[in-house]
Amino acid sequence: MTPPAARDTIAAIATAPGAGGVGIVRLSGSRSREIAQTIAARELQPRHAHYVRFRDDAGDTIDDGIALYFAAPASYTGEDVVELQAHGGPALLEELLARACALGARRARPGEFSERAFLEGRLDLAQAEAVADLIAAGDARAARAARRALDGEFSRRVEALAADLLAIRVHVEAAIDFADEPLDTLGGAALRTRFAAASTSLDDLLAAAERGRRLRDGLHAVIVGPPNAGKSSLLNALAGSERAIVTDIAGTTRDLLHETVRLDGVELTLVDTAGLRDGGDAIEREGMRRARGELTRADLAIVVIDARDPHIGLASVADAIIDVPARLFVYNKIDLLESDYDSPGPADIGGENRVFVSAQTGAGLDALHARLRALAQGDAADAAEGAFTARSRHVDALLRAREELDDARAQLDHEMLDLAAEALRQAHEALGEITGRVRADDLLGHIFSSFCIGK
Ligand SMILES: Nc1nc2c(c(=O)[nH]1)N(C=O)[C@@H](CNc1ccc(C(=O)N[C@@H](CCC(=O)O)C(=O)O)cc1)CN2
Ligand SMILES: Nc1nc2c(ncn2[C@@H]2O[C@H](COP(=O)(O)OP(=O)(O)OP(=O)(O)O)[C@@H](O)[C@H]2O)c(=O)[nH]1
Ligand SMILES: [Mg+2]
Repeated sequence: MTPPAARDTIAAIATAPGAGGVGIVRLSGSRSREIAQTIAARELQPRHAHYVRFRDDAGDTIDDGIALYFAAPASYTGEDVVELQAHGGPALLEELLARACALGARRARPGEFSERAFLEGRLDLAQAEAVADLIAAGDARAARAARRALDGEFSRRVEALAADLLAIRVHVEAAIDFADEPLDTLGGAALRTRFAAASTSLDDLLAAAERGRRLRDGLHAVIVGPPNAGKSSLLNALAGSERAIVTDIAGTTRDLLHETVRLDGVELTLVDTAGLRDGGDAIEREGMRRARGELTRADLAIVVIDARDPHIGLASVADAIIDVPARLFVYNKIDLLESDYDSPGPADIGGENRVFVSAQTGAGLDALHARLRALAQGDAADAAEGAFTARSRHVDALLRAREELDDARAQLDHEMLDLAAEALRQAHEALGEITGRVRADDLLGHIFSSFCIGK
């Protein structure tokens, strides 16, 4: 960790680019106060809103505004921070920033204020990421969930689990010193109970983080089906614009086409894909390969089939969607049906999870909207349960912890304590990557303080 004194003073326009009512130039670092006092031509008291004139090097007024000084460590970054709150004009804010830099500040890199808050221990890594997620949140639900992550709800659960794993590691490391005795005489039963509890917590946390990842990124829905079923037509109908090329030639779509749509303030990503079938030319086969790859990341498969003969080409689709968590079957082209489409009889694919539409006439699209909204809001219930946002990075770390923990359990069953200890260490480290806080010396401290090794 870089000691605060070795860090330079950074400055940036903290408000959004473009014109606004008010714009803020923010400084952080040991020279912030001195630089701001030169610009404001007066002394600044901590946590006082001073009404001042911001002056250039000749003493001419750049703007009038509010100067706000936060003395370290009581600031967002934990360093000395000053805000120069001016009118929100891009040209004058740039001039104010240039003036701060002429007096010794440096332009901040993206995220550098939050990085300093992390380095100063005011936020952990997951919380710092939550700041970015809060700012980027596309709807109120995602914003609330990011806010909870920023308040440490995710981090606290990770750290509680890390503490459980630490206790288990301490126990196993201690037992290694008595390796000639069977584990059962060394508290093996208690160890297994602890293990089972930690394993359950990890599963719960993994499920919560996966929901959190979906909350952050929105529902990822992939449109699949046989060629010519009307997948691209459906994407266009849902997006409300002619995004994808539609023709009556089977095999029109080859590339993946992503489109973000909002349904009543809930964001979801739709992906159009190449129709799945056997054969096709090299380009079409590459398109199908991409479609299958995209399905591995899908939360929902929207399976588009021709309502006139829903079974056509379904075999190639069925195996591609096997691992997708949810499916919705869209019977398309109902405008071409002669009989009542609500009673498809033997062609009963999808059961409850089916809707009947015409991408061309728009019939049934309201019902499809409602189904998609309900699926996206399946997660909305989480909001009430205190859901938090998470990222793929966190889910990956938890999955690694899951693997290592399973491995450790298997090694323990074989009384291979060294291997179990190593797997536990890896699991513990994977968790530590999430918050960026867990350190090797924590473990040493715990071992020495709770056991009398060498006695
Ligand atoms: N004008 C302004 N508004 C802002 C920010 C900012 O930097 N400036 N923030 C930037 O992201 C967010 C608020 N984050 C902040 C976090 C901590 C402190 C702070 O001074 N903390 C001290 C004092 C706490 C207290 O008085 O209770 C501390 O924690 O010790 C300030 C802003 C949103 N609004
Ligand atoms: N009558 C009718 N025609 C439709 C409907 N939806 C799509 N079509 C037609 O069906 C043909 C294929 O539509 P696309 O949207 O390109 O189908 P696709 O599934 O994307 O096809 P590929 O990209 O080749 O896999 C086009 O001629 C569309 O105009 C519908 O609801 N009713
Ligand atoms: Mg298409």
